[in-house]
Amino acid sequence: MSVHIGAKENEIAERILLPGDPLRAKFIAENFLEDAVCYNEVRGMYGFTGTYKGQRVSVQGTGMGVPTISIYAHELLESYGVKTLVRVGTCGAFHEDVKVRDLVLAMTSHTDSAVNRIRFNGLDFAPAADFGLLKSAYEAAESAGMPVHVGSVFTSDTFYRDDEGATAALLTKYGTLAVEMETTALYTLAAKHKARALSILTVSDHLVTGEETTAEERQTTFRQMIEVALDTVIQY
Ligand SMILES: O=P(O)(O)O[C@H]1O[C@H](CO)[C@@H](O)[C@H]1O
Ligand SMILES: O=c1cc[nH]c(=O)[nH]1
Repeated sequence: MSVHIGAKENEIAERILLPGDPLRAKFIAENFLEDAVCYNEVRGMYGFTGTYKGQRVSVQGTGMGVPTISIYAHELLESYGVKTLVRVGTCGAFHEDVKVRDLVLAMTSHTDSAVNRIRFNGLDFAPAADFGLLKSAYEAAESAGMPVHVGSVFTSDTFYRDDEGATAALLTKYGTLAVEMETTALYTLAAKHKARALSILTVSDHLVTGEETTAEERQTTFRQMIEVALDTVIQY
């Protein structure tokens, strides 16, 4: 057991999917994994281990934001020896080429979180995706016929901003694709532990055009993203 995860040693697979929403973890376990067993209910942050195409895979909710994903990623890496971590999340699109329901693969992430400045004594660390995972996910998305974009995202500590789109406009000018709230922490902690990480995100809304998805559309795209993530993770 670790502080926030109630699993015993060996109950968590070396490969894991990480949705922000714990109920999404339950949905993935019930709909995509075989013989899934729940290993964590601490704080309602569900975690399950099962198999996908014969390979052992876990899925763990992380909560929203850098502090909460940092806790779960740290404990998974440090206490359970997890080696391959794939975030399956949602994001808000910035870039005009990115549409709602498209897939975004985060090659790197900018952030307004101070965690890495604190960690690196003021230096600006550049968190990066694992190239193998990124390549495999891109190929899986293309072969599934999904619109997919690869580039930088913005990991923000703030969901509700007061700047009337100024940050989004500036980051878009510099090619940023979308905003979400966890990738910087995931990539940094994976680097620290010599593990692989990737964030695969579906676009839930467009922050410039105001376009949104219906619940039904979100569900379909979400299913496709999970298949891409699982087909990617079992290769490692
Ligand atoms: O859908 P998830 O994985 O939670 O990701 C996005 O959604 C949450 C905000 O609604 C943040 O966690 C953001 O990163
Ligand atoms: O606008 C959005 C949508 C999803 N996730 C975010 O962090 N922001």
